Amino acid sequence: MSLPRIAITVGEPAGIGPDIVLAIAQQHWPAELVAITDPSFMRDRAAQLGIPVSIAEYDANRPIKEHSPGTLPVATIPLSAPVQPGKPDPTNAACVVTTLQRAVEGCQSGEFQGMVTAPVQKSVINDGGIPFSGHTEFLAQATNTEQVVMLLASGNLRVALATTHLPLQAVPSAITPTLLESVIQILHSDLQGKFGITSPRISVLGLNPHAGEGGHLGREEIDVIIPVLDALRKEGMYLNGPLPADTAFNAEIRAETDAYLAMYHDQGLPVLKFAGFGEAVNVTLGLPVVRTSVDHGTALTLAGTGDAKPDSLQTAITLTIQLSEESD
Ligand SMILES: NC(=O)c1ccc[n+]([C@@H]2O[C@H](COP(=O)([O-])OP(=O)(O)OC[C@H]3O[C@@H](n4cnc5c(N)ncnc54)[C@H](O)[C@@H]3O)[C@@H](O)[C@H]2O)c1
Ligand SMILES: N[C@H](C(=O)O)[C@H](O)COP(=O)(O)O
Repeated sequence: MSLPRIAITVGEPAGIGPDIVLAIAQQHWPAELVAITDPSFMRDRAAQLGIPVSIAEYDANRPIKEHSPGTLPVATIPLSAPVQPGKPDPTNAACVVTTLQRAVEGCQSGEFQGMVTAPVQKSVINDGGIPFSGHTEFLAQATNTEQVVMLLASGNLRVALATTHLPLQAVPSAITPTLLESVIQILHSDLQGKFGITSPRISVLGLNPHAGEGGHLGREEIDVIIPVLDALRKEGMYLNGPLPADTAFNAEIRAETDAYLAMYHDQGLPVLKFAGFGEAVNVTLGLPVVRTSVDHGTALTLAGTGDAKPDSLQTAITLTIQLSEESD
């Protein structure tokens, strides 16, 4: 197994992303970590936090070497405006997006074996004039991938989403047989390939209260979800559901579930984040590159204070290293 080189984007510069990247740079890692950011900005933040770190330009031509605690190699993407912690500036939005582009291109070219993203402030990127609904959607587009799946994991609780960053009103019509079939295929295949689960047991939530109550509280279960599950069961998949979402996370069903598929963002993620906020990981399935992220946002009020916890970033880097070895 060769040592991986992992790109880390620091996300919104006025948020906690830079702080947690500086924190993990103090640790030992069985990988080379390369931050994609502005080095002088990172030096300023490190000074503010009192973190002693040597920040130097990364050299892509040097052989990959294990991370040395107290150092941070940086692939430079200069910021356009000075940064005040807690006060995002849309002037820097294009730079933030360029860091993502740099990371994904490096993954596609083989320069990096995976990428980990610290949180961005989606609204600020849009305020900067760049339509952006999330890393997941951005990376699907950047890699020309028709369908990807967002999965968050906290230990053995895994929650995937059929739809991601959509207004609630747009969810029912987005859940088509084609989308659902494709999402379940990707989830099933990546649970096998990436998580080593030979016969994944997937519990699929209904969309409506009580999974539609036999059609009296909505018909999406009858018209879309049940036919798709029936068809995929014929291919040999173990699919439980559609289950009423309110009771699907009880201990009995959890014990029989390797991953849940929620129909929309705030159906599945509150449960996952209640169970493991701050130490869970977000992984994009179906991408041609390895990409993970933290389970939290920019936490603007904590930026520059030293109170941001790096645990979720640690989980994300650990999973990226593991997945990069599997795709070796
Ligand atoms: N991966 C990502 O890019 C990502 C993920 C989630 C949210 N976001 C974005 O972040 C922004 C803010 O979102 P939000 O306020 O809903 O959620 P948030 O996660 O930033 O904050 C929620 C609460 O958790 C605390 N918190 C978050 N991370 C923490 C950490 N590492 N250590 C200690 N406390 C922490 C915050 O202080 C706050 O009280 C939004 O623009 C959202 O879209 C980005
Ligand atoms: N849906 C994620 C969460 O709530 O944690 C978050 O918004 C990040 O999504 P992307 O990885 O697509 O940016």
